[in-house]
Amino acid sequence: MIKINNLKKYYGKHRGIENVSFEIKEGEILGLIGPNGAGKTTTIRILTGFLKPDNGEALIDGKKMPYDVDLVKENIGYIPGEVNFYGDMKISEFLEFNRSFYKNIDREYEKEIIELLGIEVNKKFKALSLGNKKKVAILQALVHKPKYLILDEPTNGLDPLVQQKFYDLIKRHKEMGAVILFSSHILSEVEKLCDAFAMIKDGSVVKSGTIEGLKDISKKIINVYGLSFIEDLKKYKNSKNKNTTYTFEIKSAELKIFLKDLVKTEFSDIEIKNPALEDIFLELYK
Ligand SMILES: Nc1ncnc2c1ncn2[C@@H]1O[C@H](COP(=O)(O)OP(=O)(O)OP(=O)(O)O)[C@@H](O)[C@H]1O
Repeated sequence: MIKINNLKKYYGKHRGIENVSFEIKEGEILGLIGPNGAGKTTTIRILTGFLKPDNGEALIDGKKMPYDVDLVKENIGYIPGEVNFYGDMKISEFLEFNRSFYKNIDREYEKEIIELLGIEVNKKFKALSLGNKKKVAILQALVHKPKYLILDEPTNGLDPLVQQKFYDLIKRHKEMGAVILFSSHILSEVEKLCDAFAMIKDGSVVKSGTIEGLKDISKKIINVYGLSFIEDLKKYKNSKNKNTTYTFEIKSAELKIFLKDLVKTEFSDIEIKNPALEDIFLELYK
């Protein structure tokens, strides 16, 4: 289990985090959501043993971080927000180096991830693109099948196809019983993947709960073109842009029922957008 209680950290006079609390159980993925500068990375740096908090505690398997990091680090897989390995090392050399840190790395699993993500093992790290560097970080974090996965904006830089493969890998680790912290500023991916969420704003957790609760807060912006407007659509918040173009604002939890109502009538095209997290925060706290 991961347990964070009233965690606080200042960088000199600058606020890192003010008051962060949440917990994650076995087989659970928690999405830590917040806009830039909210305090996600600061929380994660304490949890991974790199920073000391000013107040509160961060526990992994009952061990106090960062002080007891040596007792749990073999069981942690970590994807940092900014990936930086030794630039002149070939990926194949890096993997050999990585194997020396962990007992019993499953070579079959290593091979499987390399093939699944299309990792170019004969290239030097510095020659890889941002997305390809991220793939190496994913491999390094997952290959020893750790009990605790701490992922700091892991999909940043990945193309949609690789993102999907990554989600599938994470789901497999969840099924193995892993405890997973997934930080993101993209609400839709948290909705897709996570069981629970904690929303962090200006250094404090302002909302948390199950993913169903998040779907009640989040919404989709839907443009419908060439629409013959009918009575059944009146109940949804909408505005008319041109003669037959309408924009609807639908709670994520109501998306299916809205689409059922929509197909009762005629339209020529549809576009579903996820509003930026900042816009949702603005609306929640205006
Ligand atoms: N080394 C540092 N020195 C001073 N202030 C810092 C330092 N690192 C982070 N901060 C500040 O702490 C606050 C939280 O930053 P943090 O990186 O934890 O946020 P984040 O939610 O991870 O943001 P992002 O999504 O942009 O990575 C910000 O106001 C940031 O400016």
